Amino acid sequence: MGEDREMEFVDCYASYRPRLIWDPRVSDYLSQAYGQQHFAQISEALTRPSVYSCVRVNTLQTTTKEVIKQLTRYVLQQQNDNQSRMLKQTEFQEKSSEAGDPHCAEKADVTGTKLSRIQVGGTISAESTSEEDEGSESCGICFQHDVLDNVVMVKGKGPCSIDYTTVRGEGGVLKEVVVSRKCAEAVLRGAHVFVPGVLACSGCIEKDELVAVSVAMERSDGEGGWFVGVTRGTTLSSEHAKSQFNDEDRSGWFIGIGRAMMTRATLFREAKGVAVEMVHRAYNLPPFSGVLSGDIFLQNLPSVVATHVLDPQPGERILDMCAAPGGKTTGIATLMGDKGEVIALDRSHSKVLDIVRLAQEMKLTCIQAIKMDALKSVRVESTPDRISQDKPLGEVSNTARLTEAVAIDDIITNSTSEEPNIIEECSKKHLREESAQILAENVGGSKRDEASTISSTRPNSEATPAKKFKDDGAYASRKAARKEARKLKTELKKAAEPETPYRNGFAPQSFDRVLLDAPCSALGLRPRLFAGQETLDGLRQHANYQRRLIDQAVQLVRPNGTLVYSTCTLNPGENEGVVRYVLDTYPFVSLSPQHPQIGGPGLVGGEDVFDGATHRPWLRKGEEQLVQRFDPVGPRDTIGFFVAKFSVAAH
Ligand SMILES: C[S@@+](CC[C@H](N)C(=O)[O-])C[C@H]1O[C@@H](n2cnc3c(N)ncnc32)[C@H](O)[C@@H]1O
Repeated sequence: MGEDREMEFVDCYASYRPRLIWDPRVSDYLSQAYGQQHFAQISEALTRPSVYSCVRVNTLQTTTKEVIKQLTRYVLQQQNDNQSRMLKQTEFQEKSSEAGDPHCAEKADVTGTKLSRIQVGGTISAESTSEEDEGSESCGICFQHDVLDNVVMVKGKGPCSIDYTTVRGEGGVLKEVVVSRKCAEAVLRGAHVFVPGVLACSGCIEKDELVAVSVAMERSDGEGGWFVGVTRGTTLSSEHAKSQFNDEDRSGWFIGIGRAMMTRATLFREAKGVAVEMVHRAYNLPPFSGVLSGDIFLQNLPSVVATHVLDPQPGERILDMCAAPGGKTTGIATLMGDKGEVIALDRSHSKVLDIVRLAQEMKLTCIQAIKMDALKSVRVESTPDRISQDKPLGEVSNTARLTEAVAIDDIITNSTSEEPNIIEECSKKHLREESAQILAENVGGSKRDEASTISSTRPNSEATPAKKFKDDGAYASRKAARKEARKLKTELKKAAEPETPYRNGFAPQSFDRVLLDAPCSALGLRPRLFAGQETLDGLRQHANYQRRLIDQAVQLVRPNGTLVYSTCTLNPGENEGVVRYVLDTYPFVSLSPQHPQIGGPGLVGGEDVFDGATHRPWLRKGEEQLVQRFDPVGPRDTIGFFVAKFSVAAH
């Protein structure tokens, strides 16, 4: 019986073989645009991460050579750490087997002999995993990009075929953890599994035990919608799980093996933390979070190319219309030597704060991040550029203090039940004082009144509703503390926001260069495990939105200035379709050659929309070489991306 199960299990779960699901009409449309075979290759490539991580160097703080040196050391360290994890695991299995678990004995044997036999790129690698060998393999793992000298490429491994027989439990049944799609996509990029990403797991999982990690994928509800069906906390042997999963559906959706960092019970009780530390991954890429902070920025290669294509010069005035989280903004500022003015817009307040944080981390001072709807970025009335001259935007002290206050609030919001004191202390002492101070010191007269309102909500104040606090002034409940914290956070955000400059937008023709890295359907992003949610209607809506954004962008470029338009989608309607729209609508705008030219040509032709009633054209013959398209199937192994560069003549 056990033998049979094992065979079945090895057949079903031997490798990562995901199938990307599309809305059928979108699939037809893209098949027509790219050709059936090419689209099938694109679909396959999208499910994998690139094996290259691309790191942009902050050349104002360090050098490419130094980054290569540091990253090589880091990658080696990562490999050693992985090896230690494997050893630790082997020891754990051995201990379990000594304790008399026959299945663990089998596992220990398998683990001990097979962990180094991971298939790499389809061939069995050498058994040797000695430090020396790992070291020599690492030489050349980090290297300078062949065209862009401010870019370091770090080569990972994949696809790796993983031997899941090491994670069998009693009776040959797989010990496993099922994670959400978003979590799986992060794991494929090098992350561990964090608690919120876990949806289901086997009935009995102990700390330190090896588990297979798979993804709970969307499935059709038969009425044009999609559902996952697995709720957090599901036990895999339960009736609910059996009705949601069947082995055939899940074949190919296993993304690696990890070590459980907590028992099953703890895993579903906790709100945060690492749930499973990945030991083997279908794609082995080093994580970069927190590595060489401020000196490097992990960025997709085409995004770096887009900032180079913009060709920003020191002293110029540049607008980045849809800027958060600020990858391209900071790239632009760095290319300008931090000299000039880079105005970065985003419509989301919290995302604007992300830009500010990134600029501070990279020590860039020429960036002004502003919360603004780019659809309203052209000034309509003859109002002055700045509303408030005495309160310049991005006043560091103000922003830094807001960041601090928001961080305190985040501690409160994210703290676990074991940390009630943190909640109370933070809420009572810091957050309240911080809020009152920010309000009182940093904002104008009308907001001072708000400051006193907040101060007057102190626990001991007479105005305080009795039930919110205990007699000693502490919050009566966790819920009350959180509610208060959220309220304060909103008020703090509003109050610490500087007087909005450019409230009425920017004067027409007031920028040397404009970058519109437009919000899009993001169909080029990798790894992508599901694409069913994107409909033809949705794609058209994105294109319409981009047309409205680019209408604004064209008006903001000075005569003989430059406009760069980019997206991370494969949808020609959002790429070539928008370029056609610009060329046909604005006779003074023309396509410019790009440098560097790393991607391939654009698509000539068009699409029939609204069931053939309207034809939306793309590029005309001769124009295709003036844009660049990054193809996930191409030799550069990048995300799908599109860049067009326009020159705006006097008009
Ligand atoms: C593709 S992302 C930009 C990525 C960014 N350029 C980078 O490289 O880091 C698009 C951004 O546009 C923002 N956005 C969407 N609509 C907007 C609008 N009307 N005005 C300003 N920002 C907008 C979104 O909040 C999102 O952060």
